[in-house]
Amino acid sequence: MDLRVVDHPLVAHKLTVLRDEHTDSPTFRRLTEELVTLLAYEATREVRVTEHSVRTPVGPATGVALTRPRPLVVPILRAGLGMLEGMTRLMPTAEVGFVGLVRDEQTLQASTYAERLPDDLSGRQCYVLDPMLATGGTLAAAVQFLVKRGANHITCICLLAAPEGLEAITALLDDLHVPCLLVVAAVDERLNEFGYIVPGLGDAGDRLYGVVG
Ligand SMILES: O=P(O)(O)OC[C@H]1O[C@H](OP(=O)(O)OP(=O)(O)O)[C@H](O)[C@@H]1O
Ligand SMILES: O=c1cc[nH]c(=O)[nH]1
Ligand SMILES: [Mg+2]
Repeated sequence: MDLRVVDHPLVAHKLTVLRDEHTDSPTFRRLTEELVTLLAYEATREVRVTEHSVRTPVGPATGVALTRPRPLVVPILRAGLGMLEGMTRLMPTAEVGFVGLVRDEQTLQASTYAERLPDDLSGRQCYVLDPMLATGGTLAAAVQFLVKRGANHITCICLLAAPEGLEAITALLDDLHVPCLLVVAAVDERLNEFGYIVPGLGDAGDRLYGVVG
């Protein structure tokens, strides 16, 4: 798995505000979208394009268009939904599929409660969105859904990752022999005894959707 940590002062600045426990939900949602747009710029460097010609008011020009089949964006519900707008702003013609996963906060095991993906993903570029890569169980389950449907080009975008989660997802992808790019704003120190990223930003889903703050 390739890891790309986006090193940019605007990313670092927005992430700092996001981490701040005093940041309220509306601000948290807006900053998440902005951050995803910046990360998506890096994450889509390898998006496939095909030569495409247009006429400008002055004459013919050769450019590019996104190749078909269109890229698929998959936010992992619930918190990944907060990243969807920021991603589709950059790639409005992408198709969107959904996976709903929730982590049991005692066992830290992820379980699936929703799944709506195209049947055949062979040849599709897939972009998975989840703000937090903690133990890696959730992202691993989502990636496995995609691989089962034939996906062989997967890019994951997370705001924060823990070293433990990176290790777990790298091991899974090595087993599956599927190339994958992971784009993050930062890799934090570790997980705490409750499976939360330290220093992290707390519970991303709760902070996005108003349970706290
Ligand atoms: O790497 P892991 O240890 O699996 O943890 C990360 C997952 O935990 C959070 O979701 P949560 O289960 O809280 O669901 P939510 O998005 O509905 O808040 C987060 O958004 C990730 O999906
Ligand atoms: O730090 C963490 C870990 C899992 N889920 C979150 O929302 N935050
Ligand atoms: Mg949550």
